[in-house]
Amino acid sequence: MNAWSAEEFEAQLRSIGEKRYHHLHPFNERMHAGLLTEEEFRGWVRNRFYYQVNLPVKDAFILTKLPGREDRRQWIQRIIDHDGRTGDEGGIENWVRLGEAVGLTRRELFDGDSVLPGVRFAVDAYVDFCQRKPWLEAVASALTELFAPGLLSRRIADVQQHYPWIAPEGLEYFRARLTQQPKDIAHLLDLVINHAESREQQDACVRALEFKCDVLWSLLDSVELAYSKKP
Ligand SMILES: O=C(O)c1cc(C(=O)O)c2c(n1)C(=O)C(=O)c1cc(C(=O)O)[nH]c1-2
Repeated sequence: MNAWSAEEFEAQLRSIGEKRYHHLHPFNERMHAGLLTEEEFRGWVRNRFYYQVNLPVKDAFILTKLPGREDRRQWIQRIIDHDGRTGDEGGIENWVRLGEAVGLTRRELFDGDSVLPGVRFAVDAYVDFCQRKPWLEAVASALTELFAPGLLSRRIADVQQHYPWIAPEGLEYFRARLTQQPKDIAHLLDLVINHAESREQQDACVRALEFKCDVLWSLLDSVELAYSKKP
């Protein structure tokens, strides 16, 4: 089979988000409609924290495989964005602020034992994928970030509107990501579109992105099952 053109390949990748990204998950839709209880919101924040702390870990695995120095220099910034530096504490610390704003302690957030089994399973599968797969597929799996900015801006507005018990400082994580994400997205697209030359490689990238959508979807399935009371 012939390789897709760059435009067609990008369109194929983007179409996955319209069908499978976690903005469509019922738990996420209830969050935006203002229907989550405090317990459900806390459950989401606590379990998503396990995803957050693992982002720099999977990015470190990918870093070891990137072939070029210039790409490694850019990729390192992703790890710093989450792990932070002295004086600029980074995304994980911002997520701790969100946790505190919803009534969780730092200790509860870092207590790995309280993570739901399904969340651990999904996030560990993502880290394992990035460790095992060729760098192109591991990078492609991060392309869910393409679909995040629209969701993040909606989340900031809707959480402020519907959950006044959450202090606005708690949402700093999402505001910071909106500034950081455009450069991440440009780099991801550059790496994937320009290096997937054959149709086989392009198909593998599409499958990697589908897999990652499943990771995010499963995370919300688990949170919903554990925290949402059935009528
Ligand atoms: O809040 C969200 O909905 C959301 C989703 C995603 C994503 O699509 O994986 C990421 C983020 N946020 C995010 O903040 C972030 O730093 C991030 C990194 C990655 C990744 O896979 O490398 N995804 C995401």
